[in-house]
Amino acid sequence: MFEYEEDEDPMEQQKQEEEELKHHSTDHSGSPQENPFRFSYDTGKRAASMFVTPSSEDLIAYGTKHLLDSPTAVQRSLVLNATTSLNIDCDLSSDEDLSPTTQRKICFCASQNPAETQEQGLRQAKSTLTVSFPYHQHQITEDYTISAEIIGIGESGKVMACYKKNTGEKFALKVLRDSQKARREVELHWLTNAHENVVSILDIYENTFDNVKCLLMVVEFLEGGDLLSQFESQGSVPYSEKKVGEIIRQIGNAVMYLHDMNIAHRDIKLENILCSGTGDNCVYKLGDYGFAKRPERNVLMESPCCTPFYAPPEVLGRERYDKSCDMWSLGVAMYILLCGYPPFYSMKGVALSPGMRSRIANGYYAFPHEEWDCVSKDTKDDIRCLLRTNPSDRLTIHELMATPLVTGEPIVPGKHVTTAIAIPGSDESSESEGTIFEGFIAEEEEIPEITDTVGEILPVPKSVRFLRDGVKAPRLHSIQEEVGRAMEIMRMGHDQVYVKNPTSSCNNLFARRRAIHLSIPRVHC
Ligand SMILES: Nc1ncnc2c1ncn2[C@@H]1O[C@H](COP(=O)(O)OP(=O)(O)OP(=O)(O)O)[C@@H](O)[C@H]1O
Repeated sequence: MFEYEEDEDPMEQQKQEEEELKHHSTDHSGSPQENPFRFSYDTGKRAASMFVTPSSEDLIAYGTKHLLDSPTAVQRSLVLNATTSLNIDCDLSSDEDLSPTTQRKICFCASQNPAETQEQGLRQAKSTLTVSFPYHQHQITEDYTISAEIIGIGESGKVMACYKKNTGEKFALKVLRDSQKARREVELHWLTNAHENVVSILDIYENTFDNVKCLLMVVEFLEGGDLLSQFESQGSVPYSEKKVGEIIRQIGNAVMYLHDMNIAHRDIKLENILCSGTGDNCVYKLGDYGFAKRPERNVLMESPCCTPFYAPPEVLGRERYDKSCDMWSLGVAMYILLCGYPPFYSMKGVALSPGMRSRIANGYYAFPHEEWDCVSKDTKDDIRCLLRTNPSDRLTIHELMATPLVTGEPIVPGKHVTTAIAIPGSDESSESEGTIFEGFIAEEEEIPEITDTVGEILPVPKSVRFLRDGVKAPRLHSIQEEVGRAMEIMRMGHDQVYVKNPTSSCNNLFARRRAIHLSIPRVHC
């Protein structure tokens, strides 16, 4: 029941989606009342744009707030709101968290409403998909007022604010165009949303707008927004180890819950960690299950995904990989929070340059003095153990959760290291695999003579290049367009390549090669 069928051909699927979306984006005939969500084509990206202006009666008279104060209550509420008719072996009145098994049972429930049950049965018979989360079929606007306020924008569209009509409570609404991928996202999120560090789902709707079937997911609204925005809004100033330990403890708990259910999130990044607030008591929650996957028995996941900054080598190499992909991403997230820039990036402003790809594949990254000398050796070792190139050598989530950083045991603070480079095997770099250069950041252009303080040549291939110490990393948000493009290519699972126009490309490497090999005049960018 919970096994997935093979994905449809993603190229074919995307082509179809694009055709349909183009069609719908030019069809503006539907009145706002008929179609509160309009899909539009915006710089080649799919986006759900709101054009309904809530009527005055819809602008909520904020009444008694019915706060669902625990994931269990949220879960129970959803179950009671949406469905239940099969006898399930659980006590919904108890305050205990629902076990994954119970959740699964609940997911199988059919609707209490016989008409809906019949309808759902028909839907299931027609569909090749296994639908195992409860959802409403009536219009979402009967229960919620959709606001024009945009909470966030992601790859799959906009996340909007909505208000529950009978309570006035604010929630976040994610609109997904119905597809196998969207159903998997909703289903895996639903399966795990009882965890306190996973964004809770309140309601799911299947509604059709202008003949486009959509899944609408109403989730709890996290006032603190996403962790990347929060981190950047305070100037990307590195967080203390204590704070990073707390974040990893909470998100690690969620990841452990997923991994124990044999689900990999596959898109862990700061943008997908949501914060309840901005203060010390902030609760961190994992959201966006757009790439989550549960492998079939004994089958490792194969489709490439993840944002390049966070992408592990085996993903880039299109090799098989599994939950250890999440461990790599956690290592990248830890690294960024502790210093303010990612371990792997291209200085040329492209998301996935050949140099960056090669450094990821080889595990070449640096712990520059300025930000890393004050970080404890234990924490740097944790990062090394997470950023190992061989997935089976990486820490598991259970091992990460037992580290002093996460348990809160005292850690020996970092101290300034005077040597410019720590060579593999030395105390500061006990990593057997990958090479960690203290004080240097990798770059594509320079080929400095790299020696350690005692004059030994480091075991680094000549092709690996480094940044001069002190050169600042690019801002995380500054290369969004290229990141988006690279993500699309990686997620397609195809060798589809975005080819820039050779006569106008501003890629310096290409310009040089073109000038040298083809005698084509260099384009000045
Ligand atoms: N429940 C929420 N509360 C507050 N903000 C939210 C919530 N859900 C999403 N957001 C904001 O919206 C942004 C995009 O959301 P989300 O990641 O779910 O969309 P997406 O289209 O799947 O994005 P992507 O795939 O690019 O990561 C988040 O980074 C966050 O800033």
